[in-house]
Amino acid sequence: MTPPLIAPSILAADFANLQRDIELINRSEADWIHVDVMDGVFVPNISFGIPVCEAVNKHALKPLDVHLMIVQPERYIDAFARAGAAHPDRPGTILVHYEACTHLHRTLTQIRETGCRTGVALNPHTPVELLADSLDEIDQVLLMSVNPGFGGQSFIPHTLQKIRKLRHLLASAGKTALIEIDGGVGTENIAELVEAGADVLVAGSSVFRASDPTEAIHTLKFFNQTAPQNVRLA
Ligand SMILES: O=C(CO)[C@H](O)[C@H](O)COP(=O)(O)O
Repeated sequence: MTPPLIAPSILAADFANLQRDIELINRSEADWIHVDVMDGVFVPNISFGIPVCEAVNKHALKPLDVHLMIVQPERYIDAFARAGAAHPDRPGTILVHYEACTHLHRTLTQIRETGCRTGVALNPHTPVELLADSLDEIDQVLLMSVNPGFGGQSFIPHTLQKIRKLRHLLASAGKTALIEIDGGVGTENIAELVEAGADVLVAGSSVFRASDPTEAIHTLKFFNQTAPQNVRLA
C-alpha cells in the first residue's frame, strides 16, 4: 500500500520558532506543509496571513498546502500564490471553502491560472455530493473532520462515511482528485482514515505536541508497518 501523504499543520508550530519548525518538516518524511489561514469571519479565530506565508516559503523545501478559511477567498488567491503556493520548483495547492465561494467555478479557474493545484474544503455539515458538478476543476478535496477554526479538537467520526461517499463519487466519475482529511488526525485513527480512502492527512497537534515531531511524522506515514523487532544475533 502506498503510504499516505502527510501535511503537518504549522498552526500547531511554535510561532516564535517558525524557521526551526519549518526546517524540522523539511528534514522529515512529511510531504507538504499545511498553512492554515483564518480571518476571524469565516471562522471564529485569526491565525496569520500573507506575510507569514511568505516567511514560511522562504525556508520551505516542500510544497505549501494553503488552506484559506476566509470569506471571499478570490480576493487573496493571487497574493497567496505569490507568497509561495505557486513556487515554480515545488508548486503547491490553494484550498478554498465551498461554503465561502459564490462562484466556485470561477474561483477554481483563478487558482489554476496561478499554477497551483486546486482544492475545495468542506465543513463537517456540507455534503460531498455538492461537488458532483465541479470535479473537472478540482485536484484535491479537503474534508474538515473538526469544525474549522482551532487545532487540538476531537475527530468527528461521521467523517469516515463522508470519505467513503466521496471515494465512490470520484470513482463513478472517473476522477482522481486527492482526498485530504483535516482535524483530530493521529495514530489512533490514521489506519481507518486510509482504509476509508484518505490520501492526505493534515496533522497539527499530533506532530507538534509530540516529544519527537520527526518521529511522529514517520509513525503517521508508515502506520501500517510493524515496528522493527530487537533481534538477538547468535
Ligand atoms: O484547519 C485546522 C483547524 O481549522 C487545523 O489544520 C486542524 O484542526 C489540524 O489541527 P489538529 O491536528 O491539531 O486537529
